[in-house]
Amino acid sequence: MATKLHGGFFHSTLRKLQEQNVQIHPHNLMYPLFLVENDDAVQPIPSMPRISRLGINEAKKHLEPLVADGLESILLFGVIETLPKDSNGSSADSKENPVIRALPKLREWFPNLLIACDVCLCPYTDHGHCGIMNETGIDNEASIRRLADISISYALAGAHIVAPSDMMDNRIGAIKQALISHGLEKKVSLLSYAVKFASSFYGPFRDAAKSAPSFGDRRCYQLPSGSKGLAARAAQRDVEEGADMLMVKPGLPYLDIVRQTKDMFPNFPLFVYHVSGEYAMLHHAAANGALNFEAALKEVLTSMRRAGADCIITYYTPQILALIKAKSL
Ligand SMILES: NCc1[nH]cc(CCC(=O)O)c1CC(=O)O
Ligand SMILES: [Zn+2]
Ligand SMILES: [Zn+2]
Repeated sequence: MATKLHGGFFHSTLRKLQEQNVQIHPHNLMYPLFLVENDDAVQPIPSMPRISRLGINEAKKHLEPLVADGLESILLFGVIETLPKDSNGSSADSKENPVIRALPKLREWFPNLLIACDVCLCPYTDHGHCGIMNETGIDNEASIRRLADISISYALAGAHIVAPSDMMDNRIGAIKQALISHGLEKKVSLLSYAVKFASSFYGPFRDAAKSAPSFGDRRCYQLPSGSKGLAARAAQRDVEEGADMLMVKPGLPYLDIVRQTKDMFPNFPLFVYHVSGEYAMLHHAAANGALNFEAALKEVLTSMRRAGADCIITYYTPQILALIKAKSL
């Protein structure tokens, strides 16, 4: 008799009871936005169909209906076109940086919205790498000092969450210490891209953020895709250095790592980044009739929750909020 399972899930309510912690509520979603300098810009991103870089005025218009539909959190990326790129990534925290300028406005317009900022140097350095370089390569110490300064600037401008995606060693400790010494440790949460793999699925993003490295690649600081052990050590290290929340990135190809990280740190909120390449893959497969968009999207989200993710960072957030509103998720 113990092998007869169907008695447990023949009714939709019984089925829901079998799905522990896989439901999607608005607080399980974080929506990435690309902000540019020109306040009225709408710049479609060819490699990410239906996603545009936005100026702050357009971002407001874009977010209003989403917030009305229940959007609870966003992740901001700055993209610069006329501001200078240099070896120090000076534009990351200059007064004209689109994220720095947007933060006070977003806080005022959307007082309940949780606002995270990606912290990295690659959109702002002339070489497009995620750290400061010296003659021999990445200067780790100079990089983490700079990343801590940038984090403080975003925090002071109004970010609730700073999320360093650079992958330099010990940046979590440096940023946490900086937050504490500025008295910000109770006002700003530190979300570590703790387990970020070197991935071909970031291709469309580098286009969107104009952050592709001008030489070499990111394999000396992002994790090798087969490295389960390094993934565990990276998460452990970031927890010890003071991360408040953890992330695994990309999503679908790394769900085993999501599960591993959740099992290691069940008491830390875990984020998974459904990255640009995953976004594009689903879009193109559905657009070409290979699969049903809505069904496939739901299955992706369920798989991420089942693997242990508490929050999914996804460019599909508007479509998902619409599904929730229509009670079809
Ligand atoms: N540090 C930059 C950064 N921050 C987030 C992403 C990827 C996001 C996506 O692909 O959607 C990347 C790309 C990279 O590391 O090259
Ligand atoms: Zn970077
Ligand atoms: Zn980044």
